[in-house]
Amino acid sequence: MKVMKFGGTSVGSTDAIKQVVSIVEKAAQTSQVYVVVSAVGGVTNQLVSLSQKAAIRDKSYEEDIAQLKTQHLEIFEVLTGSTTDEFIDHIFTQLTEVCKGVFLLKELTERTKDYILSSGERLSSYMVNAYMEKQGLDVQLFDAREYIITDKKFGGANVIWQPTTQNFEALKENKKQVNLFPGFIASTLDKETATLGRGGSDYTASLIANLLKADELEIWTDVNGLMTADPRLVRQAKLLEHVSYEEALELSHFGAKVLYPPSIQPALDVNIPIAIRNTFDPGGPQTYVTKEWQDGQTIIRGISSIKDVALLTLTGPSMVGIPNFSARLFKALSDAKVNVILITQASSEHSICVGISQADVVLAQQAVDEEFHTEVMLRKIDPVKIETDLCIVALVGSNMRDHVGISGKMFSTLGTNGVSIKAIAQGSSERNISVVIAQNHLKKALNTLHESFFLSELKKINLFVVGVGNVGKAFLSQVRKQQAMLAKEFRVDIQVVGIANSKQCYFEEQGMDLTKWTELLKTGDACDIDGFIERMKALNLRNSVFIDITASKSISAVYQGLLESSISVVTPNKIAATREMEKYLSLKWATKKYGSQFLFETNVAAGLPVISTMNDLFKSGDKVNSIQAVLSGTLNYLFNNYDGTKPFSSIVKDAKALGLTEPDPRLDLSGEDVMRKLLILIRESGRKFEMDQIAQVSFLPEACEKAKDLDEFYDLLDANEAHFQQLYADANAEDAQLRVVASFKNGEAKVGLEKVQKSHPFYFLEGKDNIVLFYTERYDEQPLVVKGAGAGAAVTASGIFADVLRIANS
Ligand SMILES: NC(=O)C1=CN([C@@H]2O[C@H](COP(=O)(O)OP(=O)(O)OC[C@H]3O[C@@H](n4cnc5c(N)ncnc54)[C@H](O)[C@@H]3O)[C@@H](O)[C@H]2O)C=CC1
Ligand SMILES: N[C@@H](CC=O)C(=O)O
Repeated sequence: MKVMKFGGTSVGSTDAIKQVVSIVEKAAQTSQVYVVVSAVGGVTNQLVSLSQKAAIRDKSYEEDIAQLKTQHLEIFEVLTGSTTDEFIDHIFTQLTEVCKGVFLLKELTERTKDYILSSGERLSSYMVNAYMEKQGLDVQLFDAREYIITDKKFGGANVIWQPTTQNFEALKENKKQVNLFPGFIASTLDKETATLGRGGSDYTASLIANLLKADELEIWTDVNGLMTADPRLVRQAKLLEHVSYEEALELSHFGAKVLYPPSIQPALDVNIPIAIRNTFDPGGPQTYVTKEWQDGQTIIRGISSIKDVALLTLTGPSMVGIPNFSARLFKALSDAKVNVILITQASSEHSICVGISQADVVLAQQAVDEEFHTEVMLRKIDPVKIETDLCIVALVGSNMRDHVGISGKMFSTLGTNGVSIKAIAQGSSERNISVVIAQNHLKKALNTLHESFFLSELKKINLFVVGVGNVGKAFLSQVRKQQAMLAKEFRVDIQVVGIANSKQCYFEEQGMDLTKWTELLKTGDACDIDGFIERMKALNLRNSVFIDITASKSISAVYQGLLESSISVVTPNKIAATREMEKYLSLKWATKKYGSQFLFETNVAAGLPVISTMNDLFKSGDKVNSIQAVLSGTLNYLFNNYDGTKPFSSIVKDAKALGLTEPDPRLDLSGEDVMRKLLILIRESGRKFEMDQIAQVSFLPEACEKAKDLDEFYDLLDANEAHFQQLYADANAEDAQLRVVASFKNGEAKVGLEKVQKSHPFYFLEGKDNIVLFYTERYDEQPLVVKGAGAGAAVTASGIFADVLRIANS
């Protein structure tokens, strides 16, 4: 025999009721079944509301009753074809009379309320029975009030087992194939209607399963079972196929509305397995709950959450060592009917902190203020402190207690996403580690923890890209091409959530279709960098990475704030890393303090691994003694291609068209871009250095350096063509190549044009090549050499991409 309980959504419409009946019919073919139904979805809440209205003499309760009656008659008509029904009329007449009494007396007792609420289950079970009869099922409807006997704790009455057991004994002889009970309702010894409180229908079903020794209890609802996290907040949440009762208890306590575990205790007491099943997907997967169960492998079974929490903290030196202090606090809260969800107290006993529902804040504050009024007056303790807009997130799993490092992983996962923890609690059972955090971080926290603890899932990286010019376009194209492969092979889901040019921005929380980003951006909103950051922060997505692919100073100014908000920054823009040393250090400090990353590999030689190589040398204990490098793709291209046959200016224009130059090529030609790169290398080698410590001799005629704009600059290059021809001729005469060389040795840095002979490694540099020679303590005779294309959209974009993947893999 099995017991099947159908919740409010399962009987919430005629289609749903038909589905229920077909499920029951099928089950009844192979075994006798006991069916328990809740009230039609939403009806219990409506009954609560209309009874409260009656109690405050709000006459609109009458309309609510009329509307409820219409709702039930409409369902009944579709199920049976009949537009009227005596029993339904009778229930609504009783309901109207009782509510009228409440209205007149302006009083709603728990007892009366229970009677009013019982209408919901009485109506639903009656209608389901009528339809079952019409379908020809061998069914009998029972009034649960004649079988389940309780004490007089109306609103949440306790079953009195002896008479209840006796009543059910008689049912053991019952041979009907389908036996239907309204859930939730019972009666007292003197036949007053009572209800079983929260999870009441589950309790009815569980009780029947216990008393009639059922083989199985099925709880039918509108989802397939318990999930690893709230699926409304975590898209990757998975169904849990089997959980222990303890785990179900922990998971359900924190927000999962699928099951109220105390209500299934009677079935578990006699080891009856419980299946949570979906009425609308009867053949689909389900969750089994059994008393003792462990898969022996999974450490974390689920991540549960509870919203709208407040923290109440009492602090004061006088609390130390006073034994009855906590007792008084909890008694005051209990007397005020405030439920305590979480408790933490440090061993110093200097403060105690409890989590309560935000709805109880006023009551709680009043109760605690009253209780500790004298101590606060005498300044023995501080006035109670209340923090609101919080939530609780808890890792749940029976195997946790045998594993070290779970809480460490939890805290660091949250920390690197900028989620600060306000309170922590872990029970001695170690089945649950709970943290209290700000509610606006809930979604991010759940998702990032889910990714971290359910390793087979994808890790999502959310990109926010500002600057979609030459390099930006190439970057978006590379991401688009690699997205599917990275997800499949490396379990990294890279999504571009926001993009901006200097006028507009476009956002899509789940990530945009990168085949259409240009059109999408055109449909975006007008926004500046502040607007972009505001929207990015409001989304508050986990693993957010800000990517600056502009050359803008104002964009680089936002990095500090982002890093301090635990948002990582990736950029080819060199401005931030070359500002005053103090500012550069401040960015580095922010990454350490807030767990973010600031990656700018492309600052020095586009996609070449120059900075990462330096970092590896530095971290592994090597010391860079000197650097010699050719660091400008543009200048290399110019001197590789200029032979006096075409004007120098036209080669500069070619370099710009090829995407090698800075947005303003004067930065390349003046040597400033190379100085910036050398400065970054020196700083990354662990030294404090400023731009003005680099000696630089420009190869440009002075007039060109003074050009007001780019057009004038090109004109001046043409006017000084003879100068460039002379430079070329001098080098050619010596069979040498012209290179702008950056060097650092003995604490001195310089940048300047040199004639490089064939014997030098800088002579044979093709096209836009860069080369860097590191002389270190370990590479003292032969330098460590990094060489290759050092400019261009594709290679720069791939360097940015590599930085993003470094973050994804960290
Ligand atoms: N081209 C190359 O080989 C390399 C370039 N870089 C760096 O990459 C960055 C981008 O270079 P390119 O793409 O070549 O330049 P670009 O001029 O083609 O693109 C920059 C884009 O940023 C946009 N922009 C400027 N201010 C903005 C703002 N406030 N908000 C939004 N967008 C803004 C511009 O409208 C432009 O579309 C520069 O910092 C450059 O130094 C670094 C290494 C190599
Ligand atoms: N303009 C630079 C490329 C970016 O750093 C160069 O030519 O090397």
